Amino acid sequence: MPDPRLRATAAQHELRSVRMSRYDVVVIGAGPAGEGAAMKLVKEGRRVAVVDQLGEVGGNCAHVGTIPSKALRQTVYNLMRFRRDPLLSRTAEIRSVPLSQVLARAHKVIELQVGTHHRFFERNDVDLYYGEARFEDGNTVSVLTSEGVSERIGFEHAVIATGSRPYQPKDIDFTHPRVFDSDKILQLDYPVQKLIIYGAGVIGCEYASIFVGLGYKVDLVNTQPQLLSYLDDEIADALSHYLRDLGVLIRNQEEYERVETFDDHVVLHLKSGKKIKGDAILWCNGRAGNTETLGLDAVGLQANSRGQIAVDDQYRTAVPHVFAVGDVIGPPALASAAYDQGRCAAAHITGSADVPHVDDVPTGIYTIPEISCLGKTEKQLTDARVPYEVGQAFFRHLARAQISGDTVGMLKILFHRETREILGIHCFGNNAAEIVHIGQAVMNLPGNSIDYFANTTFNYPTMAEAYRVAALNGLNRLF
Ligand SMILES: Cc1cc2nc3c(=O)[nH]c(=O)nc-3n(C[C@H](O)[C@H](O)[C@H](O)COP(=O)(O)OP(=O)(O)OC[C@H]3O[C@@H](n4cnc5c(N)ncnc54)[C@H](O)[C@@H]3O)c2cc1C
Ligand SMILES: NC(=O)c1ccc[n+]([C@@H]2O[C@H](COP(=O)([O-])OP(=O)(O)OC[C@H]3O[C@@H](n4cnc5c(N)ncnc54)[C@H](O)[C@@H]3O)[C@@H](O)[C@H]2O)c1
Repeated sequence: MPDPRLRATAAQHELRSVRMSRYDVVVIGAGPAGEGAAMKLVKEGRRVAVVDQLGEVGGNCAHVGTIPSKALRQTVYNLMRFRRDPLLSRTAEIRSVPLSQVLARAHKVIELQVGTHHRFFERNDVDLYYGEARFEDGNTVSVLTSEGVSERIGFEHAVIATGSRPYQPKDIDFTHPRVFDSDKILQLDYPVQKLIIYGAGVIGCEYASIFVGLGYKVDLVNTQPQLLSYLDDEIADALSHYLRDLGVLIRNQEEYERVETFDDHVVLHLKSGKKIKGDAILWCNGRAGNTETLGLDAVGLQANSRGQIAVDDQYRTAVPHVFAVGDVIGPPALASAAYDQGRCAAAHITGSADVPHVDDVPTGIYTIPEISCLGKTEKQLTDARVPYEVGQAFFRHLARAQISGDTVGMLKILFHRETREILGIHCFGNNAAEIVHIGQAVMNLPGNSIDYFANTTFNYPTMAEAYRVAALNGLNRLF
């Protein structure tokens, strides 16, 4: 694969002969952020070009990030349920399913998702260009394919939605067949007994659940003193407990010194002096924005040391007609937020300004068990001296959870003991990422109050009943 920078330099010589097309807006990146921006722009009558170097739409989200990891997780979850069911496990003994088979299902989902999103662009007359986009000047982008520059696009506004990629420390050989990052892991094609996962952020924890569920031994190396410390303490503790229960060995507050690679194994050397041997290592410690090859200087912009671009509350960069959205601007770095950021930027480009800035994004972590949270944690409320009360519902007491067998989990509602306003919702257990949205809807109502859940009749049996149980539990604590 030629160095894209060399490709760009060679190609720029041919620019005079290349066709120039003009658009109101060029969107660079066809992931959720770029799609959100492009769809809002065309709906408001703008002529839009979208450029992506992957050769298809969907972004890293559909091809290597959210979608494959969630499809894999679902298969593993189904497998774990199947193993747990005494009726089924008597008729069939499934010890483990080869990763290639598990991945086949993920690839099918990717195909379906890409097809769906492609039709969105097609039906809305968005022009798609496949190749690497690079700014030539403040109003022109060139699209580079492996054959050289194929198009030049003139624009009034640009939206940078180029996403992110795994951060790779320079001293680790990611070309080695036993060293993976979260993009490359989808190509794992040999049997693994023991996997070392370095980095216990969301990606590390999710993949730890997936691989332990597939029957691998997993060592999860965390650089922090506890898992996902921004979560409510009770939820973070529950995650550690259940990951350990599944068989994950969590090693907190450790940092790598070096990774030694061999033909058939790897050894991770830690600064604490420990050595961990595994069949392979999955590195998931942080991400970097995709900006190096964009030619940002040509448009008057600069990225920070993590490749991220600074924006204001309209997603406008330091250059007023250029916007940036999605992972390339840094946290929260979620597909959910990226799409809405794209729509918000587009609304400021067209002047409709009818999409709010993206705040209060819920956390949805697809570990096993799943976690989802919104609003304040107990620690934040205590530190701010807010007089709050807690209402809890344990899944093991709910009829629906007993029927489905998903009895691990809880819902916790934090509410103001005087105003009864709901301040935080914290859930773990099956479907937590769905369950949290019931609370989110009520929190966003003008009359946000825990009384809604005590005084509203819910279907029975449902997991939503957890809200009623938690509300009554919390209200009973008031005096
Ligand atoms: C393993 C994993 C699991 C995840 N799970 C979740 C989850 O469950 N929920 C969630 O909300 N988020 C999740 N995320 C995060 C989510 O995938 C990202 O937040 C989301 O993809 C960001 O969207 P984006 O549009 O900003 O960028 P991307 O999806 O990264 O898309 C950017 C696109 O820009 C293109 N591009 C880059 N540079 C150029 C260039 N110079 N020219 C042309 N094209 C270019 C890329 O090819 C890519 O297609 C996960 C991420 C990972 C890695
Ligand atoms: N279910 C979900 O919502 C979901 C699932 C997977 C990933 N994601 C998103 O993907 C992102 C990446 O997750 P992660 O687990 O890899 O890491 P992370 O963002 O939790 O970071 C892990 C560690 O790496 C450091 N780091 C991050 N970027 C760095 C860089 N460029 N250089 C040096 N250090 C860096 C961080 O400071 C942190 O200490 C998260 O922001 C998350 O929002 C979300």
